[in-house]
Amino acid sequence: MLLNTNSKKHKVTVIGSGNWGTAISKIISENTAEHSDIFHETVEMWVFEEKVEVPNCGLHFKSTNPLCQGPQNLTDVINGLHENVKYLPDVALPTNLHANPSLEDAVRDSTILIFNVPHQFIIRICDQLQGKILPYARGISCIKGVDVTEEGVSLFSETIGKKLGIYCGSLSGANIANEVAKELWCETTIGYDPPHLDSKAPTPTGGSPSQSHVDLVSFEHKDSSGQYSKVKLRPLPNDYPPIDHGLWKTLFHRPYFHVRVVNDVAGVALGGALKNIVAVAAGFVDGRGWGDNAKAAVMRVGMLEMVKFGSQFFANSIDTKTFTEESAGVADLITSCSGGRNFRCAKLSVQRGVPIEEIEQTELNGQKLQGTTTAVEVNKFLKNQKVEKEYPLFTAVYRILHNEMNVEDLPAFIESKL
Ligand SMILES: NC(=O)C1=CN([C@@H]2O[C@H](COP(=O)(O)OP(=O)(O)OC[C@H]3O[C@@H](n4cnc5c(N)ncnc54)[C@H](O)[C@@H]3O)[C@@H](O)[C@H]2O)C=CC1
Ligand SMILES: O=C(CO)COP(=O)(O)O
Repeated sequence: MLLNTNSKKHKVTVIGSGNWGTAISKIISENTAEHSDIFHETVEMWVFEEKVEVPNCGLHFKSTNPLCQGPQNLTDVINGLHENVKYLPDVALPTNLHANPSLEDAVRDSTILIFNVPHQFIIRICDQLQGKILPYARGISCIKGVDVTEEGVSLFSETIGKKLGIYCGSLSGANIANEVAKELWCETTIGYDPPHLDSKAPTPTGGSPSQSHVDLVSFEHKDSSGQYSKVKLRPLPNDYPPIDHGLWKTLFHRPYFHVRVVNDVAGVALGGALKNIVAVAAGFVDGRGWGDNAKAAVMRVGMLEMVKFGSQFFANSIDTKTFTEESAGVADLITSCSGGRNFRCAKLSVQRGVPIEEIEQTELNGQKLQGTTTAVEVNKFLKNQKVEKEYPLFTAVYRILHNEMNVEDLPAFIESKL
């Protein structure tokens, strides 16, 4: 329990309102209400605005209510009904959660930014956020994916941090959103290892390094290449409660959502991204009718490739024990290969003999798969590095998705390469 002796409270914004974005917003809103000495009670949730019909509107309102008059803005529905009828139906949301269609307005004055959108949208969102956020804000990325560019591979926690000039950690775990939203017990992992003040850096003009109006201050930071480099960050003003492991636990931990906070930001972020490729493979073999033993084989090889990828490309920044010991690793792999969307859609695509994109369109009502795009992005990176053959399972998923290989060929393909 944190006791706040500081005069200012943190304002929290969640950027994203899909299946997981809404479930995380619910958790956070419950906690800001319980810890209103540390946080502003109202949580802003940025919503990518769209029109929706309220199902069974007459059960909630009189039929003359404007929300029952045809398609409505999703934000109006969430704020009026306290339910995200499209992405998290049948779950009551706290009344202190405010859906906001304006990105700029949603992040205004927020010291804490939670990024929770499908990974393909985050770069454009960061571009829109530049210059609009508090320069001393801190972030957590709940996004499961990797950022592959010409320069290489990086984690979205890093990309967000670099693009916005803030420090950003990561959250990931065995967290199927619909189960979490129903308050069924689970665990999660938060990775947060903020840069330390560079003791050799000159004290900036304008006062102590912890005042908000001072210049950027030099911090020492271990980046994903494992190098200690200097980053310039705006320090959090002294009058806010410090943003540390304890604060993240206060913001996220619930009786049904148990949080462990570790320093390994890269391990947490990478585990969440790579297990989605494995979940697609698990769906393929289950769809083929091979059952639980085949799925377990895919998980075993998948975990080996996750550990290898982490050791090979994030050698000095990652603790591969995160994959085997934390919810963000092995537990997420198991749940995702049992009932995640990537697993379910890959399975249906094999059973029905149609492309997985078609299943995504028809079965997910606007929700997005991350494993299919991550398989393509990781494959591009592995080809660039000339190590595709060292990752037979990741490669097989890519090839099956592109009709370059059949599911039948997967066992021999994996065996021959290991
Ligand atoms: N759903 C789950 O069970 C879990 C998801 N995650 C991760 O959380 C992240 C977010 O996933 P979800 O919240 O489930 O999203 P989702 O899969 O429900 O995606 C739909 C969201 O994308 C938004 N969207 C659609 N087009 C957009 C655009 N052009 N620009 C911006 N937003 C747009 C929609 O408005 C909606 O909010 C993903 O990386 C996912 O892997 C992590 C743990 C659990
Ligand atoms: O990440 C998840 C569970 O932890 C959800 O995975 P899916 O996106 O495959 O549903």
